[in-house]
Amino acid sequence: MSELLTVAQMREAEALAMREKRASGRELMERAGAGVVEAICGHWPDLVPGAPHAVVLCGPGNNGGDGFVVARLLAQRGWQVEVFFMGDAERLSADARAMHDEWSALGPVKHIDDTGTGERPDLLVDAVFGIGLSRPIPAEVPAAVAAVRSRRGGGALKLVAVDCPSGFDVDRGQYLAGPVTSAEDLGEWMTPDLCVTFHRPKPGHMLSEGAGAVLKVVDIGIGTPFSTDPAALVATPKAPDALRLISPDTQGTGGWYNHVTGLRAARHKYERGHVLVLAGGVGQGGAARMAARAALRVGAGLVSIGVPQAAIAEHAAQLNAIMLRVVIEGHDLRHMLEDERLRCIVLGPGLGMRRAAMLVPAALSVRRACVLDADALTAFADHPARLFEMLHDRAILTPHDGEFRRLFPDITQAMPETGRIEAARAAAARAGCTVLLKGAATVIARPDGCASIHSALRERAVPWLGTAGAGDVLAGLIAGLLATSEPEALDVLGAAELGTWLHVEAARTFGPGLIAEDLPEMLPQLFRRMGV
Ligand SMILES: NC(=O)C1=CN([C@@H]2O[C@H](COP(=O)(O)OP(=O)(O)OC[C@H]3O[C@@H](n4cnc5c(N)ncnc54)[C@H](OP(=O)(O)O)[C@@H]3O)[C@@H](O)[C@H]2O)[C@H](O)CC1
Ligand SMILES: [K+]
Repeated sequence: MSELLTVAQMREAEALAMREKRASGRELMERAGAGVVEAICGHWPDLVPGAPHAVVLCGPGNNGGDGFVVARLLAQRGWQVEVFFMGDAERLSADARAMHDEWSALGPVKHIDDTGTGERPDLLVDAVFGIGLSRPIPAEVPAAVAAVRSRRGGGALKLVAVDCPSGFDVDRGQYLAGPVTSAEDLGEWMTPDLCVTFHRPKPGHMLSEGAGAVLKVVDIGIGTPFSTDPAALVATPKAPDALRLISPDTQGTGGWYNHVTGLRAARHKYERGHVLVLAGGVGQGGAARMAARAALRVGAGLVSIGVPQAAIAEHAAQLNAIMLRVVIEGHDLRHMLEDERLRCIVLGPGLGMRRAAMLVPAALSVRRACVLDADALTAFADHPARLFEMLHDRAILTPHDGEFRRLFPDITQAMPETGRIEAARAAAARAGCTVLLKGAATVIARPDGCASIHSALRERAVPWLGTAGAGDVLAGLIAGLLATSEPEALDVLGAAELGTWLHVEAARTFGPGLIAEDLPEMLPQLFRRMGV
């Protein structure tokens, strides 16, 4: 399965596994600790032969329990290990106490305030707080990490977080700033080199690199192991309130593409769908042309650009397979949409406010797949409710943060509290259509709460995708994928997930130096690699 679990869902999964006697709490803790040690030794193989020195910070809960397991297993592998404990052994859970006692048979449990003295450490394991964090962390924790770091002298101290960095809210993907004045300060001392979590990633792991530069998910035997296989994504039901991760391995994604588009069965271009991209006035046509080219490349059978009469020459000089239609007023568009072979409409890229205000109502007057981006969103910033009352469930909004803020000011204001995922869900519920909130961690949400995250972080980071026109191309990719579906088989979320992934994968394939026009041109080689 490729779904993410919130803290509450993780606790349910653990409790169910224990209720069904698939594992005891102690076995889960032992497996968790063993998984952390495997990940450490796998991540730093050259550390192991030299009897490295590890400092393990254990907290008052079961995260601390995991830490005691890690300490024992590292010591049994010949590491020098020091354990510092913040808590009261008498108040530990039975499982954590048992692990505390097993470690105690090998070495002392020191107080976390004493971390300033000792040998030069190679690695620090943060097992102070995990998913049980309920409030900002006490000052002793950052102080302890700083003290251990100061013992290091030169060279970087390797930081490992058990389940998540202490102080990090794994549902929202942000630090709970506490004694340290800002998340930046927290992030500075605790952006781990390696974070090892269990059973499933949590949303925060995929929303922010603050959770760790490298993320490992360890199976501890409480259910179907986490998988980034594309077939797992296809198999994961789009249930209300489900949270899906769209960061599959490229290998085997051809099946995913064919599942979303059904193009293997398409016989002629009309079966592959016709996309209409509405363009702005003279000299404003580039964005629409990029969206149109992306739609055609990704799989649509036909693509037309709807332009004002005066802009015909500008477009005609630059287009071949993409057709041109004159669309002046809303009634021109309504007339065109009587042709049901026009399966998807794109409004926004370079459209201009005036044309957007005029054409969006016409486009939404029929329940046709529709991608609204850029000007089609900003044109309604002063009266979002007017847009929401026209929207339907075959539309998708693709705002970046600024456009999102203009359409959903109150939801944006609440975002530090609710987190990005709940914000996107609230927006989708209000708009009555799918909302794709763009970012390095793009969140896509449906009105029923089903949501997906595409995490272009860590090894999937593509900073060079921040280039003019990239958003226009994304709108075209999603539109092209939507057009390949028969209206009654439309899966807006599924098309948006694949479009988002292709957008980043094309950028990863091209690499630095990318400009938006390059993106559609990367698709053929990407499709070959995917096995489309
Ligand atoms: N069988 C299992 O459940 C497994 C759990 N795993 C590991 O366990 C943690 C979750 O353990 P939990 O005990 O629920 O929570 P934590 O260890 O993260 O810490 C919570 C304890 O710390 C106290 N707390 C919380 N916030 C603060 C704070 N800011 N300052 C001080 N103390 C704090 C809290 O006390 P309360 O006062 O809030 O009640 C708890 O005592 C999970 O992350 C895994 O690492 C295993 O890995 C798998 C099996
Ligand atoms: K931790």
